[in-house]
Amino acid sequence: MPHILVVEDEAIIRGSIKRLLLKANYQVTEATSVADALSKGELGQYDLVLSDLRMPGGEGTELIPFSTETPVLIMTSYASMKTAVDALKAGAADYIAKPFSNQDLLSSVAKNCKAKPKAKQTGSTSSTQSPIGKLIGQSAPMKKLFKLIYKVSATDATVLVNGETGTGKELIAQAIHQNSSRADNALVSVNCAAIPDTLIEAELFGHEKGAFTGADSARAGLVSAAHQGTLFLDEIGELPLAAQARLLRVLQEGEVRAIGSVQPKLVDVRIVAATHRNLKRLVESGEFREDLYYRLNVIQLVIPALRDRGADKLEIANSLLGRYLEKFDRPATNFSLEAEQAISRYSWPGNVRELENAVQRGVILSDPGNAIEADDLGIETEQSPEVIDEISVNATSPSRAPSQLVESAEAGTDLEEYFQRFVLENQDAMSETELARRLGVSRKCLWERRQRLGIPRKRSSVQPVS
Ligand SMILES: Nc1ncnc2c1ncn2[C@@H]1O[C@H](COP(=O)(O)OP(=O)(O)OP(=O)(O)O)[C@@H](O)[C@H]1O
Repeated sequence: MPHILVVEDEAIIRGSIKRLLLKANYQVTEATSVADALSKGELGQYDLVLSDLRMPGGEGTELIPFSTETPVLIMTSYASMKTAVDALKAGAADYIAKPFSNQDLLSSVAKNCKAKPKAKQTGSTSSTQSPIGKLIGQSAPMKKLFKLIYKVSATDATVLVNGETGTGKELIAQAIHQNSSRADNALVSVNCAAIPDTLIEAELFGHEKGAFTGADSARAGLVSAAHQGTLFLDEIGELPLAAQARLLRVLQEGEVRAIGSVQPKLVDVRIVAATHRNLKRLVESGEFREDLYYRLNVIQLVIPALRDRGADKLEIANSLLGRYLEKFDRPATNFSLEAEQAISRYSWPGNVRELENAVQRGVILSDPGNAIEADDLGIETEQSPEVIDEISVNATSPSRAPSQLVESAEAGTDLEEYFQRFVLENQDAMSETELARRLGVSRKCLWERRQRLGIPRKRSSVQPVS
């Protein structure tokens, strides 16, 4: 049962909060002031500190330095933006303005309450989750990240999410949206690397009828679709320069101009952008607009690589195991000790996405009911992650024609060498879509491999904003 420390000097308010929380199955300890709260032992023992801001003897925010990993939710009667922002700046997880309804308080408490580790249940989906959507993580860097997510969610600030491929950038964007005041409106996600350069401007900003060949009718773009909601621009570093100029206008002026239109339209979107690349370096090499970089980089969230998340690796693996056992209708099982050790030791260059592929492969290759062995996961072997990925994809889709990449790997050709040679020899003559098709991979996969092998797409130099 989650344990909450309620710090409130007004006895009547404190009593009614206590009754409400007890009814909602929380355990409650009361304190009448900051000093009283600190006399009740370490604040880290609670799942949440719910404290009034203004109290005789000291402000509720003074508890924050003592709260270690426990979130502090501040109640304030002074509902000005300034006090709220000050509380958040001081490190509060969130604030709630008085007077609040019972429902407001309960949902705010539930949202901010620290997740308690549950008993380990292998082979089920009920693994410990953070209070943030589907993000699993109890490690110190993830807890720090969750705190930051709560803070930025309460604002409308543009966020730049930086993390290696497969670290969960999209889940972070979802968490920010779900915890924001825009949660009831759309979250529109766009992978800038997956849309051909020739289409991306029209997709994002819309077009007028007749703006280009094939534009038979006018169409609103994805930016407009995210009006009053959040626009998640994944792999922003891949956005062509012309589209960067239009995006800058959305950020600077809050308006969108469709292709072929002279009349801009006002839009209200919160932008969360993500990249696994160093945007600063792209600015230096002329591939990314400096002005756009500074507009996007208001708040930067850096997602730790999976290898730096300690015990989270096993926890996420167990959660994924539950998901895939259910998907493939397999009886409950768990990882063998060797498999657990392999998961903990492996460096996971492809992060959670690679772990997901390995677990999926393990479920498919293991005998139903038997423990999943390290060999089933395909880690700590000589195989490159690419080959493992292709095997798991093909194993789940037996009808899929084997790609040229898999064929060449089977024929003993070095996979990366083959890929690199093919791209270098054909990139001047072929579009990205054609290259990806000929290699038998998606555009996104082509792009990811380009990054890893150090053969990024060529770009032209920076253009002025139109
Ligand atoms: N902390 C986490 N807990 C549980 N699942 C996670 C976590 N992080 C990522 N995942 C899962 O890993 C997969 C990859 O996550 P996601 O697509 O968000 O990563 P990404 O960083 O956006 O990847 P890419 O760089 O390839 O676009 C998804 O299936 C996601 O659900």
